[in-house]
Amino acid sequence: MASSATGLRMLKPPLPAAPASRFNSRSKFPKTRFLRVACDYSCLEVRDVSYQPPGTQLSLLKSINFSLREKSFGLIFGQSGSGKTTLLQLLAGITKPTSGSIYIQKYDSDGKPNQSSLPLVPERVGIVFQFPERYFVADNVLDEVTFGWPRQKGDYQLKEDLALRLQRAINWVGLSGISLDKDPHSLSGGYKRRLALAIQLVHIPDLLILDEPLAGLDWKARADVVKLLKHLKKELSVLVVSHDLRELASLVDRSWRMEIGGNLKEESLPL
Ligand SMILES: Nc1ncnc2c1ncn2[C@@H]1O[C@H](COP(=O)(O)OP(=O)(O)OP(=O)(O)O)[C@@H](O)[C@H]1O
Repeated sequence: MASSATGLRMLKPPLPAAPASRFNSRSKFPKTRFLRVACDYSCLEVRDVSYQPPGTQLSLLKSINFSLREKSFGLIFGQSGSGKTTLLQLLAGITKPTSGSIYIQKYDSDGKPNQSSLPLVPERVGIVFQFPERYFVADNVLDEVTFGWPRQKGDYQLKEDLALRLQRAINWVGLSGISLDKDPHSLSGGYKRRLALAIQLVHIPDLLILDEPLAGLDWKARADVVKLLKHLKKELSVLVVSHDLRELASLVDRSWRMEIGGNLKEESLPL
């Protein structure tokens, strides 16, 4: 689904809410970088997050609490309809929690918070929904990755920065052997997922979120994506919702079960 008026694009039909943006206000990203201060590690912290869709009495998520350390891999599993995707949409800023907070906290090596927490802003989150290739809009790889980027003349510094980020993202996901002129729809299943990841990685997110990253892929492409995620978790915090527990188990640092009714509990994988 695309909105040509805004240049924004949905990766999945969302819950009724503000539109998600692939680019968000990312044309501004040089101004929205966080100040990097010496610290030992940072964590995504989700505190007492609850969600009721506006105008309803439905309580989809109930006081969710969890944290995920940087450069680690978290997996949320649970029955269909329990609220996993709803939670991911809150983390990505597509919908707003009814209450609670989502932020990044930096810590010293002794585990003490070393500065005040920063809200997790949508510009710092990359999200790849289920079957992202269904929402490709361009007829070549370059336009697909740069969809929504500023097109006006001038600002060469920004363009150079974007070009460098593009190159890095393409290399990161192992797409450098693919021509940027190629039609994204003609790529194999695994390469389409790589492309969907590259689109998000251009912005070097603090948190990379994936909803069912292995769904609909053949065994070879699944193994490929698992390998790529293993590589990415060395650089980023990765949070995944999946039913494919066995294939992802070797990557998992922390896991949680979402129970019907929207309660999240830390639990090891039921393998
Ligand atoms: N805006 C809304 N209004 C009412 N109900 C909603 C709304 N959004 C989601 N729901 C309901 O909330 C529940 C949780 O949906 P969600 O998509 O988050 O589940 P899920 O755990 O991701 O499921 P699956 O594993 O099948 O993807 C579902 O029963 C869904 O129908």
